[in-house]
Amino acid sequence: MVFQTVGIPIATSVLKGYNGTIFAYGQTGTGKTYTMQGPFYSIEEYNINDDSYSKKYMGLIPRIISYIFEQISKKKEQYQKIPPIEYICQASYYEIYNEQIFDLLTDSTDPLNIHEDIKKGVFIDRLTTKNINTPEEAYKILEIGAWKRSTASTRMNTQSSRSHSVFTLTLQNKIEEDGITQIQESKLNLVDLAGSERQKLTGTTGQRLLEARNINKSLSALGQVIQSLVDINNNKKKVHVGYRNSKLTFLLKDSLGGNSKTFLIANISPSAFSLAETLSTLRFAQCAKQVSNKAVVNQVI
Ligand SMILES: Nc1ncnc2c1ncn2[C@@H]1O[C@H](COP(=O)(O)OP(=O)(O)OP(=O)(O)O)[C@@H](O)[C@H]1O
Repeated sequence: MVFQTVGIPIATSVLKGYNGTIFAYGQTGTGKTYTMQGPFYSIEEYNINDDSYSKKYMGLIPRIISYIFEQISKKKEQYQKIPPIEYICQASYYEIYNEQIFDLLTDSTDPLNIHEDIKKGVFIDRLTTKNINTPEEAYKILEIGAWKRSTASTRMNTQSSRSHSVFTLTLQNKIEEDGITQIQESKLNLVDLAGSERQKLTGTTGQRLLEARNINKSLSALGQVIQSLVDINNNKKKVHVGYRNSKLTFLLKDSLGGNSKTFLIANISPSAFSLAETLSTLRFAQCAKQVSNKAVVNQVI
């Protein structure tokens, strides 16, 4: 259902050359990782050869990957000429923990820096980018990243994700027709946010206090950016948008009011005990719904 309403439209847009973003937002334990990634972490457990079992439990990210590759092979069949249509697909996976960026695809634990450049926009220096030719290669990348993320969280002695993770798929397609080469490039950011509940600062010390402050800081920055964009929409007035107030909003600037088709999935708990958090998540989603982005096809040539 989520794949039909969110996954297919965004994958279709990305194939047409638009940038796309999906955010999973909500309280800890409401199924953000389950929605984005699925319940399984290992490629063996995905059991990709057994359709009936694996497809049922796949999260949005593997489903979108599989759909994009299916559509690419259909497109390739349509073009009979040689050289017909060429696709280059790349993936990267990182997390933002304590306002620092960590590559989920290397063994290194050094934080990475963000740079901004007129041509490339905002980017992460030295972030690993892997070429992917098959969905299985992409699942493997997802598995490596998820494993690194989960071992970091076990080391911190917590079941919940205290970080935001971003899986980015970059798709470049080159079509040669009548001597004219057209290149389109699009980027899809699939974002699993840290739990949105207000982190308690009282009685918390050391590393946990730092984490709590940083989760509060980045999610507040996200809320403020969204509120500023809504104010701009409603009042048609120039308001300063604080993209630089957190790494999350700075890196995903384009996904928020910029050149991207963006979905926000609000994950909520069915429990009455979580009523206050559920209301807060729904209010956040209602506010985010009022933001309008300006997505355009990214024609390189
Ligand atoms: N729709 C679902 N069906 C079955 N199990 C689910 C479903 N959604 C979530 N779960 C289970 O609930 C638990 C919490 O889910 P998950 O880790 O995805 O939450 P989360 O929102 O990402 O939490 P956190 O913010 O702490 O990382 C997991 O064990 C997951 O497998």
